[in-house]
Amino acid sequence: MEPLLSARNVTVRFGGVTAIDDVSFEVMPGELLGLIGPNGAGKTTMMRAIVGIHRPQKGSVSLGERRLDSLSIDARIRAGLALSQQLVKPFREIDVRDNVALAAGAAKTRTPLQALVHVDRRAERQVALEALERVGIARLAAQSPRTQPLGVLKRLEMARALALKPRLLLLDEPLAGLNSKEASELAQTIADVNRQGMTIILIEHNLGEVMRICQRLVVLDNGRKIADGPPQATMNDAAVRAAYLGGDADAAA
Ligand SMILES: Nc1ncnc2c1ncn2[C@@H]1O[C@H](COP(=O)(O)OP(=O)(O)OP(=O)(O)O)[C@@H](O)[C@H]1O
Repeated sequence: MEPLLSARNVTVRFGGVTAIDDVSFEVMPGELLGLIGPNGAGKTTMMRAIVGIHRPQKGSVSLGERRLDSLSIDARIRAGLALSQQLVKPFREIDVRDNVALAAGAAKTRTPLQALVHVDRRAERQVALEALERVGIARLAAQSPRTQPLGVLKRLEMARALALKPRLLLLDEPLAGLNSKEASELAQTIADVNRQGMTIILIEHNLGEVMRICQRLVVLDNGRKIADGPPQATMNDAAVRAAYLGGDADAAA
């Protein structure tokens, strides 16, 4: 099977800081891959390099056969990427369903204004409802986001990404800020969305949930890839334990 996403020798520098240092990894179709590592490891930078927010100084990123390197963010989204970010910022003046319908419209249009004009289209509202069902909040379709707790807003953010009908969904710390019950429920929803066929890269600090739902882990530390493999074996790896304990390999062993 060919990988859906390939990152090859990606290097991203910010002035003197090398945030990503010659990192390569692949994501297979249908996989739920955890991209983990301690604070400052480079996870968000890697995600942004895939989506095109950061332009790597070296290396390349491909989606299927297609090289993404010269494409704009918009073109990468049209090619099949969707990113759900840490900050949840719905439009508070319109209901939950229309927030998702806007995203569905944006997949077909080139500007937010055109997407707004599109929002009353039945097809997009239907796509929105399906996306809300997939993340378990279809019952809240007519509610205002203003009154919803963070757990619901996170699902809304995921529904907006799913409404783009991506080939690859990138989730940046979706469980951050949730209590353990909410985090475990949202992790289960992520696993369900994956089981229905969505390929996902999950950046997450909640290692318990990552271990529970991911099929494979890629671990970054100081911008370098230090491990890539099945969750249990990867977390038992001496280099990974040392990275999480602050570099004291003996203490980690
Ligand atoms: N726009 C930027 N300008 C300068 N340095 C940056 C920028 N973005 C990230 N960095 C640096 O790059 C390194 C990697 O940061 P990044 O946010 O990718 O790590 P992370 O693994 O996502 O961390 P966290 O888990 O804390 O969110 C850090 O040293 C960070 O300070």
